Amino acid sequence: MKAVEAENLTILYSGQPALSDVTFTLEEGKTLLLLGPNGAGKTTLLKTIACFHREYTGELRVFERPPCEARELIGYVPQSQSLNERVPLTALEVVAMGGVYRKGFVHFRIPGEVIEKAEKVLEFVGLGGIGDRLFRELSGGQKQRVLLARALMSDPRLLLLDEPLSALDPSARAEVANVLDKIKREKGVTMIITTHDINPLLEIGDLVMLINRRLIAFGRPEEVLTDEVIKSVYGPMAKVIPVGGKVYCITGDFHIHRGGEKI
Ligand SMILES: Nc1ncnc2c1ncn2[C@@H]1O[C@H](COP(=O)(O)OP(=O)(O)OP(=O)(O)O)[C@@H](O)[C@H]1O
Repeated sequence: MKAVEAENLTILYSGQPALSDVTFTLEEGKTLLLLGPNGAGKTTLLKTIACFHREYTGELRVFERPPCEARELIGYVPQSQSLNERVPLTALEVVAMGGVYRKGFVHFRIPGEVIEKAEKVLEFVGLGGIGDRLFRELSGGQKQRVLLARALMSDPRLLLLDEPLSALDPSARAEVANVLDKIKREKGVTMIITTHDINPLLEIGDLVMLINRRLIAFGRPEEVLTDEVIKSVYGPMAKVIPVGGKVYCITGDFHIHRGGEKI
């Protein structure tokens, strides 16, 4: 089944296009890495697919229906977390919130079956032992995994992740990338992941989309990640470096760290 299908999609804010004329298809079970410089329209595209933003022209279908009719199939992990850290929630409570909201509960007592599921999902993201710890006291990588667990509580078929690796150190990036890989392999969830640093995610990306207010390239990583394409968006300093059968991208938006060295 097609998880997402866009045809001549133009997304606007108050009549002004933010992203123009995008056409692509993402089959269910595939992972798409969404790349582009600041202000390219990455978050805008994710929000429109998730039905948080509705001003667009052209066609957009999610699981073969309009995005707003597919909301229960979508999990969204936003970029800068709006979670109020002054509220002393435990990791388990944060995860359980993903099940409570979806079921439409209006009170704060979390049902036992939701807690049980939250414990299992925390285990799945490799954080089985930390349910009782306060969310705000966790490391950046642990927080991100808790937020992934929260999104998994509703068993989404499509997971939209906005910069899940940002502000993490290299080892935390690798941990989060491993969990994303596990979600893909064991749950078969379709994912769209925006990132400035594509390198830790290249192993799990089936497809790469490069945008800059319009579609620049879409295809398999080896098709999109070429010197020519990357330079056309990020300028002459950007490059693609082949290393042992893989590629590393330097786009100038970030530095790549390997073994403590800055490349
Ligand atoms: N609510 C809004 N109202 C008006 N314009 C907006 C709104 N949100 C985003 N934009 C504009 O749309 C364009 C795309 O922004 P968007 O946040 O989608 O880019 P992005 O690729 O996610 O950037 P970044 O990597 O910096 O997060 C920008 O020009 C931005 O100023």
